[in-house]
Amino acid sequence: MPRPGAPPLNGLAPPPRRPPRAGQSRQAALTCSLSAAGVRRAHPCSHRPEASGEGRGRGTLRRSAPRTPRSGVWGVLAHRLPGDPMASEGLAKALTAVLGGQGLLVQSYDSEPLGNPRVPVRLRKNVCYVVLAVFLNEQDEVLLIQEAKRECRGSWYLPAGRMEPGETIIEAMQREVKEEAGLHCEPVTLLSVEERGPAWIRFVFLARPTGGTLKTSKEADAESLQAGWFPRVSLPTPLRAHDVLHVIDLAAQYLQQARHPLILPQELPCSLVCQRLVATFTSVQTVWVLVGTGGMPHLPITACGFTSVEQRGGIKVAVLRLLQECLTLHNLAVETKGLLGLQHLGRDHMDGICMNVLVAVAFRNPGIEEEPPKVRSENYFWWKVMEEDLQSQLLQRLQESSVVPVSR
Ligand SMILES: C[C@@](O)(CCOP(=O)(O)OP(=O)(O)O)CC(=O)O
Repeated sequence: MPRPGAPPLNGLAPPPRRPPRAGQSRQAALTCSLSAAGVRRAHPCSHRPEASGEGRGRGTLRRSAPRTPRSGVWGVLAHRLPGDPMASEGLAKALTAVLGGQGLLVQSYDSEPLGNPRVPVRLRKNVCYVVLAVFLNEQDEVLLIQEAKRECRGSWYLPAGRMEPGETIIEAMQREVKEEAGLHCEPVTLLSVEERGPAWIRFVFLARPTGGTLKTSKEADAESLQAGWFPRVSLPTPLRAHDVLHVIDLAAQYLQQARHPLILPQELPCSLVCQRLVATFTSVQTVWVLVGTGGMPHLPITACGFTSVEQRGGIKVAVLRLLQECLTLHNLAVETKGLLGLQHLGRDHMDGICMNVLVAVAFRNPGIEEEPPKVRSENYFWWKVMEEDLQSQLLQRLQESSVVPVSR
């Protein structure tokens, strides 16, 4: 339930703790016009650090829709288009960084909710972020805390809690574990991200203790009554909620066989909840990646909206909105595989989050389509990844879904 008395920000009601489930997605068009001078886009994209690079390109900047540049319209970009080694090198660097779980500065958005002013997110005002930690010891026991809150007093749960303004995601997780279980800890990896639209996001970590002493019932306080280690196969009852069972299984599976590389939030500022897309098309061991043309060619970013439609539809609505702006989706299947990484700062009122998401675009009737679907917007093009190592990394991540799952 929304925190009593939390004032709505810009008409946005404070987010419920766990808003209702999904609904429809929404069509939204991005208007982006080229200036009369033809050399700079009206699009807010200015500098794109991720595509600034030098040296020989490692890919071809391929346009699957023939471009008919008007005279002078592409002045600045003309030298950045197909075959330009600098842009290709910059894209390869950006893709390498994102595949490695690193972050890239967010300085503008390729797609934004139509009609909605760009409202910076404010923790505990229009977004609620929750952290939750899973600890499994060598005896296959899981760390649980006994809740002290009136509404769930005496029930057992994983150490969890809502983030507070000014802290990073990892600091929040460490604070909640110390408050509720008495232990110092460090994160091992993100295990999953749960979302009910951009207003409620929960970060689930696999973590390990680094010190402190387990909280006993003698130390009961408002945060928790006590903490304890319990065999994973016979947990105490009652549980506060059964959603933790899946999360505990995820942790056990990860420790048996890591499904994805270790992925941890990167501390980079962002003012909105947004997603950087690694939107791919694969054909016969070849991979194309959708690229934005605003400024330097870059991995496109879509900003999440806070309308009830976007809340109900979940963060995938923003992904579909961007893709609808450049592709004809009715004959395409779009699958968000999961997270390659995420970035958030928390300090300096920068409460936004940028999730680097791996998306697979395919024809619904996979015939022998060797070429990516036609791009019907000059704001995007398909970049064919030629560099073998990068190509095999992408194919492996796609084929094995080697990403942090995002669930609703
Ligand atoms: C279970 C959760 O609500 C996590 C929040 O747990 P708490 O209710 O303990 O929150 P804090 O008071 O901030 O510690 C997850 C959810 O359903 O929102």
